[in-house]
Order: sequence, then structure tokens, then C-alpha cells
Amino acid sequence: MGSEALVHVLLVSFPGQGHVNPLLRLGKRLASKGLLVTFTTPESIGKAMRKASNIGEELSPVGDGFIRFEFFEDGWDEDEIRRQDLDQYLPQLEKVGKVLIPEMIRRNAEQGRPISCLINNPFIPWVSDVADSLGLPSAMLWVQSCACFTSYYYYYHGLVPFPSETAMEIDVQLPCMPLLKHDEVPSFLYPTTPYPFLRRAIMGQYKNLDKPFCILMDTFQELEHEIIEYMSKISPIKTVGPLFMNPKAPNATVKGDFMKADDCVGWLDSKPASSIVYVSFGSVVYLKQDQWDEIAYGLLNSGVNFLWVMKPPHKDSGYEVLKMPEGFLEKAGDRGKVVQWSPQEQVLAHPSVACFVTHCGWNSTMEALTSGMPVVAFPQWGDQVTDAKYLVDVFKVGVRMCRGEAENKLITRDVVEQCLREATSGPKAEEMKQNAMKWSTAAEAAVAEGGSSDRNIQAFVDEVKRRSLEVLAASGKSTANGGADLANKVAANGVAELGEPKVNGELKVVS
Ligand SMILES: O=c1c(-c2ccc(O)cc2)coc2cc(O[C@@H]3O[C@H](CO)[C@@H](O)[C@H](O)[C@H]3O)cc(O)c12
Ligand SMILES: O=c1ccn([C@@H]2O[C@H](COP(=O)(O)OP(=O)(O)O)[C@@H](O)[C@H]2O)c(=O)[nH]1
Repeated sequence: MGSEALVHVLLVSFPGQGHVNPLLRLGKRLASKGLLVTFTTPESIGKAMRKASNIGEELSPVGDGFIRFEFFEDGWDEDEIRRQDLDQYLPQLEKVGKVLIPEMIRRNAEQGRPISCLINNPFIPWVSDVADSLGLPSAMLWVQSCACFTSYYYYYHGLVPFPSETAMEIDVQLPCMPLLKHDEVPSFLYPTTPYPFLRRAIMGQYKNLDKPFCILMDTFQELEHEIIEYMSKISPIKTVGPLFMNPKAPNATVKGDFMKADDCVGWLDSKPASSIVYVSFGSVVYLKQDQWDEIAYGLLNSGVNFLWVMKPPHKDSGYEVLKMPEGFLEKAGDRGKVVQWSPQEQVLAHPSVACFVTHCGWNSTMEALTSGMPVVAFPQWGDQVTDAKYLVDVFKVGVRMCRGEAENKLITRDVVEQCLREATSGPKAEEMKQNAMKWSTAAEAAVAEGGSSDRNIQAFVDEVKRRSLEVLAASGKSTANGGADLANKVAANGVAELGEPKVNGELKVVS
């Protein structure tokens, strides 16, 4: 084979695990289709990613393309506690990102790999402004369900009434969706949410929704069929999930974990088929000690084997460090294993695991569904409460253990035990397993060659390639030498002083 020109896309991620994972997975998918992908997020997270996974300086081949990493400084000291306060951290990211991302784009152009498209995830909507100001196309990866996308859309545009200070308990009916009880609406939209900054962050993305030419979603057509069809008429959405399944390049070496996963596969191997309950509340939810204790006793009393993720809170988060109840680990013995961080994809695919007690973050939800894993839903806030509704009532793969943090109710050990029994044995458990297997098969078909998500990814890649030619052609017309395209645009916008790129739009890779 001779040399190939690779179109280059820049992925800019919000520094949260539930955001990095899907964007990085998208990056690998785009690379596998023959693009050059650069992934970026703040260096504070880059440092953790390099330590936990083997991310290096070099290009990693993925399928027909490559992925590489570049991180940017957020301008604060390493131990700055204000990072824990998004009301302060999000504006800081915007301030520095608007300078440093154009600089990164310029550097890449100078080094012979000009960038043709920017892709961001929500919470950092200013990335599409950066793209616009440089005359570059941009896309956004929505990292929650299409149902949640629709809920926020209807809220933003004031199309139907949502729970408000004067009417807290109203239910919400949206087209092509089941009736959402007041506490099944994404909880950032409640007037009483303790996380108003996350509502503001999401609304910022909706304010900018006309900028990306495409909204990619980590869901698949067969899963949310009607609502996807409905919203496609309103917004340029393309479903590309489940992103964690990458049949063409199951490249496990490029991973974005912030913490090294504890080794637990050997322990899973040692247990009988379908005997283990996996318990994890994702990367940002922290429970209170009394709730933690009830879950511990529920696990003990139910007699199941269990793998439980107990992640340490960030030192500046203000969360109390949880303890296991006295004598718990001794009583559990080899029936249970507690880890700080798990290799969740592998755990959910393991035949010894029977069900997943989850906080219903969208990544965990997609991973469970498409691994054929029934769930016990323990949502806390945000989209989790809506995801729980879907897991239990629409996808029919779950039992509900609680309704969310707003309920402010201690779930007792008896309820925990009862839910675990229901999800692991008897007719309900069997029915849920069958449904989960059905979703797993549908997910595999969606990402397989010619499946709905594969077609959408291919169409997106083709569009990025087409637009990259347009970017070059436009700059060819507007500049005398035809080569100083991107660099001149950055300079014209006054964001950075630039020289000419060495190569106009092509990276030569000898294969
Ligand atoms: O990392 C964060 C931070 C954060 C705070 C300080 C800091 O310095 C950096 C980051 C704040 O809110 C989050 C909220 C999240 O919601 C999660 O986002 C997923 C995707 O939107 C959903 O599916 C899940 O249900 C939901 O729990 C996920 C996150 O990763 C974060
Ligand atoms: O012990 C763990 C817990 C979580 N995860 C991964 O972290 C992500 C969490 O995202 P999710 O949307 O479920 O929840 P969030 O952490 O954003 O609340 C998922 O991809 C999980 O597979 C993991 O690898 N190991």
C-alpha cells in the first residue's frame, strides 16, 4: 500500500469520567473508519488518564486510522480546590479553552495535520463557538439518552409545563415518550435541584444547538425508536451507539479511566455462572453512610455473591469517606469482593455476573443493556431518574430499588434484599434476562457493518471528509497562496498569531 491522506478531527471533552468514556469511544470508532483523531481534555485529567492507562505521546493505530492525545492546562494550580465547584470551574475552562484550543489547532496545522472538524460533549458548549470562529465545522456528542435530550429540549423551549415552584408534582407528557412522573423528569430541571450549575451547563448547550451540524448520540435506533424518529425531524441527530461496542477495532489498550481498575476477573472466574451481583454507582454519585450500611446488610442477608465498587471521594469534594459496617468484610468472606474501581465492561460481560445494582448513569445503562445484564435501579439525580424509568418500565430489564435522591428516603436492608432476590431468581429474573439478551442482540446488530449505528457513523465520516474538502477549497479561494487556510483564519480572528501550515490538509501515513 502507498500513502494515505487522513482527515483530522479534534475531540474536546468535559473532564468527567461519564463524558470522557463515550467521547473517547466515539474517537476510536471514527479512527477505525480511517480518520486521524486527537482527543483533548484538561491536563489535570490527562495526568490521571496517563497514570491509570497506557496513554503515551505516540499515535495509536485503531482500525484504518489513528488516535492520539494532547491535553491543555486549565490555568489553575494542581491542587486548586475551586475545580470541585463547577460554578467556578466551567467559566474558567471556557476562558482558557477559547485561547488554548485555537492554539492547539494552529500547532497541529503547522505540524502538517490541520484539523477539519471539532467534536465536543455537553457542559462545554463554547467549543462550537471556537469552531465557528475558525470557520470549522463542529458536531456534538450527546452523552445521555434521546429521551433526556427531548426532555431538556422541551424545557429549554418552554413547550410544555415542567415541575415548578408553584406546581412541584406535575407529571410531564412528551411526544413519543411514556408519561414521566414529576420525579422521573431529569432532576436538574427541578426548581429544588442541588445542582443548578449542571442545569445551566446543559441549557448552555441548547442555546448553542444551532451551531453543530450534527448531534451524535450514544443510543441506537432500535432502543429508542419512536422518540429518535420524532426528534430527527427537529434536530440533526444521528444515533451511533452503543459506542462501547467496536466490532472492527476492539482496541482495549486505549482507555480513558481516571483510576486504575482493580483486578477482579480472576475472582469472577472462580465463581459459578450467574451467581454474582455487581454493585456500582458510577464515578460521581456518593451515598450517605446510613444508606451504604443498609446496602451492605441487604447484600449479606440475601446470600448472593457480590462485587462492590467503593471509590474514594475526591479529597476536596466535601464527601465523607464511607466505611463498611463493623465485621462486614469478615462476614462476607470470599462471597464478596470490594474494589475501588472496576473494569466495568469486562465485569458486565462476565458469565458469573447475574445482575447490576446501578445508579443508572447513561453509560452504565447502555453498557448493562447491551451486555444483556438485568439491573436493580438505584438512581440518584440528573438523567439517572429518567434512565431508571426506562430500564424498568420501557426496556423491562430492571427492578426499581428507589426513586432518586429528591425522595430523601432511606432504602432499608429488607427492601435491598427483596430487590436482589427478585432480580436474581424466579420468573421475573428470567424475563428480565431474556429482555436484556434481546437488547444485546439488537445492539450488536446496530453496530455491525450495515447496522443503523454503523451506517450513521459512516455517513458522519463521509460528511466530515466532504466538509474538510470544502474548508480547504474555501480557503484556497480566499487566500492568494491557497495553502495558509486554517492558520490565516485563526489569525484573522485574533485568537492567536500564526504562521503557515506546512501541509495543506493532509497527513501522510505510509502503511
Ligand atoms: O465529573 C463531573 C463533575 C466534575 C466536577 C468537578 C470537576 O473538577 C470536574 C468534573 C461534575 O458533575 C458531573 C456530573 C456527571 O453526571 C453524569 O453524567 C453522565 C453523562 O451526562 C450521566 O449519564 C450520568 O447519569 C451522570 O451521573 C458526570 C460527571 O463526570 C460529572
Ligand atoms: O468501577 C467502575 C465504575 C464505573 N466505570 C465506568 O465509568 C462510567 C460511568 O459513567 P456513567 O454514565 O454510568 O455514570 P457517571 O459516573 O457519569 O455518573 C461507565 O462507562 C462505567 O463503565 C468503570 O469503568 N468502573
